[in-house]
Amino acid sequence: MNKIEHVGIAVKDLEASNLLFKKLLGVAHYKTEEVASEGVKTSFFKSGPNKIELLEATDANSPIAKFIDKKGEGVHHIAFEVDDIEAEIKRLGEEGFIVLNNTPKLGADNKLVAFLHPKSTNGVLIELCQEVKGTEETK
Ligand SMILES: CC[C@H](C(=O)O)C(=O)SCCNC(=O)CCNC(=O)[C@H](O)C(C)(C)COP(=O)(O)OP(=O)(O)OC[C@H]1O[C@@H](n2cnc3c(N)ncnc32)[C@H](O)[C@@H]1OP(=O)(O)O
Ligand SMILES: [Co+2]
Repeated sequence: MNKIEHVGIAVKDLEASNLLFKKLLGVAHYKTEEVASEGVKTSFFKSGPNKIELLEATDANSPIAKFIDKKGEGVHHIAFEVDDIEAEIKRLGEEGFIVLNNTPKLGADNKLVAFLHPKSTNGVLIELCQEVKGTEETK
């Protein structure tokens, strides 16, 4: 685990939250991206070396929709940058963490991603992110 790659925040209205976080951070989002496989549309902000990911559900079965129904808007996950996501999945599984997808999937912002169930991580949904080789967009 190299560093926190981004903090994911579940929001009901991405456009409204883009304006709110632009006021908060003093900088506009640098991209928006829909990830249909996750039923989300996202926007990304850079704040110094850190990144914030805002997520709005695009369908009722989205993890974000379920999260907001249950807990309201708020911090949804913490993502860590890893160099080798397959090795980390293997290591964390062997350490007893519940890996939600043993095969990395394509996430937003040019990343391969995997998730650890919050019940195995003191209640915090953890995302692993590995840069898709050959893309430098978000260094
Ligand atoms: C990939 C694009 C983008 C990127 O960065 O690239 C993203 O970050 S996409 C983010 C959205 N996708 C995901 O979150 C995928 C992983 N999440 C899941 O598979 C589910 O959300 C899961 C398994 C964590 C929970 O799904 P489930 O259907 O089991 O929902 P429940 O409401 O029944 O939850 C069970 C239990 O877990 C607690 N929970 C749920 N979500 C979270 C959370 N984000 N943080 C902490 N805890 C969470 C929920 O409260 C339930 O606890 P309980 O004590 O049983 O009430
Ligand atoms: Co994320």
